[in-house]
Amino acid sequence: MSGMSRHVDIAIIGTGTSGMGAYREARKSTDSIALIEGGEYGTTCARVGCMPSKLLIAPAEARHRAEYFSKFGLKGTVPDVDGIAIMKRVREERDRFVGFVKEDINDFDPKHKIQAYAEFVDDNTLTLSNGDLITAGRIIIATGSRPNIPAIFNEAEDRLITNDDVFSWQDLPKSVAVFGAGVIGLELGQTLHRLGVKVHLFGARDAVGPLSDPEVRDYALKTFKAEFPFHSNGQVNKIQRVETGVQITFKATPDAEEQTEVFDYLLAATGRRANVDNIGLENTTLKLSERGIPVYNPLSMQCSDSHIFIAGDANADIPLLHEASDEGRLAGENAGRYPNVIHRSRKTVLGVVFSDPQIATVGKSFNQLTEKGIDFAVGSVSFENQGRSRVMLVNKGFMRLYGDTETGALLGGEMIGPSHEHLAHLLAWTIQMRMTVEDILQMPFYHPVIEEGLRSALRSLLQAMGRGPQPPLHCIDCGPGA
Ligand SMILES: Cc1cc2nc3c(=O)[nH]c(=O)nc-3n(C[C@H](O)[C@H](O)[C@H](O)COP(=O)(O)OP(=O)(O)OC[C@H]3O[C@@H](n4cnc5c(N)ncnc54)[C@H](O)[C@@H]3O)c2cc1C
Ligand SMILES: NC(=O)c1ccc[n+]([C@@H]2O[C@H](COP(=O)([O-])OP(=O)(O)OC[C@H]3O[C@@H](n4cnc5c(N)ncnc54)[C@H](O)[C@@H]3O)[C@@H](O)[C@H]2O)c1
Repeated sequence: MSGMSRHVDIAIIGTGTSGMGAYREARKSTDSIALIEGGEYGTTCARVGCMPSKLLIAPAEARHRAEYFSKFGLKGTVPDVDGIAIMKRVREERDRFVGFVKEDINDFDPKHKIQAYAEFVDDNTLTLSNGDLITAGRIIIATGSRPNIPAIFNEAEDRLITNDDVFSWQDLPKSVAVFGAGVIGLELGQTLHRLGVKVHLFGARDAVGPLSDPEVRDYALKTFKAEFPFHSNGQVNKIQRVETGVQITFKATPDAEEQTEVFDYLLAATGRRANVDNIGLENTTLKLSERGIPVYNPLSMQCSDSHIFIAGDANADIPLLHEASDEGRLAGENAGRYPNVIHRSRKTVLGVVFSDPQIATVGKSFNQLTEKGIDFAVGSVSFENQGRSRVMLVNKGFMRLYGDTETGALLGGEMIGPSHEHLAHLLAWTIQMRMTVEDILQMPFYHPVIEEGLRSALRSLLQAMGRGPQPPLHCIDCGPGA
């Protein structure tokens, strides 16, 4: 197939969140751009990621709260689940979000947009699936990621699904075996369970979400296992497509009896793989890491000292929406400036899992600090007796914060608990401002609020760093139950 050949200043492969950010920045330096998209417009986040998953979680949480009504002394029954209505809202709202993205793309200059898959022929040349050839002075790889599917899952045949399938359902299924207790598996597994779907969550090596702190992980394992069948360290012996669905033969723990269960679907949530193995990188002179990702500088997004940049999930570094957006803009800016590439500081790392209780990680993780041999102190708090959390009957949680013994600075934290999407933001902001734990404790804390739990963890950290008094056990001047 021979097609047209065209030269541009900047070619961007992928029109997801990072590609769109890159485009907006690149546009400031040139009108000679090719913005290439092989799949559907609309972004992973809006189509099959962040937004539809949160849309499915919302009714599950609302219904779950109703299960607590009787504990408050409220009479009434837990509402029935109307799977068709729930999925209709998920699809409609998702389409609304996707519509906003498409409106943005509609406003992009038509002469810049190309719908085709791109592959490198050499460092400056891309071949397109429509037969055309693009040569470019600078190239941005913003190709995102796709679900990683272990070969054994193919035994589930047509009953193997991923997040790409879930949000197009017309109705909720009766049962789902969720594989992978990472972020996606936890969010979707717990949600489906709460919507009345029979769920078994199959994990590996007792991993749970992004947690690396063994104490927080143990708390999370205990909490989720108390709610639904979660085989965090089981052994799956066979996966088989049977007439009624997919049959899983497994041991719930290595010493348990083998058992079989049949599910409507097997949902693979076993990590994501960067879309860089299928874009002809072998035809370039780019240096690749052991994982096959081009070696790049996260402060500039530049691959080695080349004219090629990589942003978003494609670099497999911090595969989150706000990072994809920041990285895309930086890649676009630097592609425009090349060869005068500049560095920009990155934000404090912040991750939230929208499970219930929510899991959050901020700053340096327990593993990072331990592996680097950094001398750090740990403060902690349980939310089980935290005043406001108990009032609201959301008193499940455990937070561990890490501080620099030498400087007194807050370094990071791992946590599970109520309203932790908000507490994690406060922590990330203070870390980014390089505040010491003592400084943070000078900030106002209202009463009675869940933030008072955070204050207890900070006080415990201050003491662990040898920088403060023993935290008051029952801080009556903080208000009852603080
Ligand atoms: C179920 C789920 C839930 C999530 N929830 C959250 C959340 O709550 N919060 C959060 O921060 N993050 C969340 N994420 C992660 C977030 O969605 C991603 O980090 C983000 O969307 C990545 O953006 P991107 O631009 O790198 O990739 P994408 O948006 O996937 O864009 C990449 C684009 O490149 C195109 N492409 C690929 N290869 C080629 C090629 N060879 N030629 C041309 N085009 C190509 C693709 O078709 C795609 O459109 C979630 C992800 C999933 C899957
Ligand atoms: N709330 C959010 O911000 C959010 C939500 C969803 C996804 N995401 C992003 O998407 C990325 C991908 O999510 P994910 O959950 O697919 O990946 P993940 O890396 O978070 O988790 C994958 C899990 O699968 C397990 N696993 C691997 N092979 C397995 C097997 N054969 N059987 C059982 N378990 C197995 C791993 O041990 C790991 O715990 C996340 O890292 C995150 O960046 C973010």
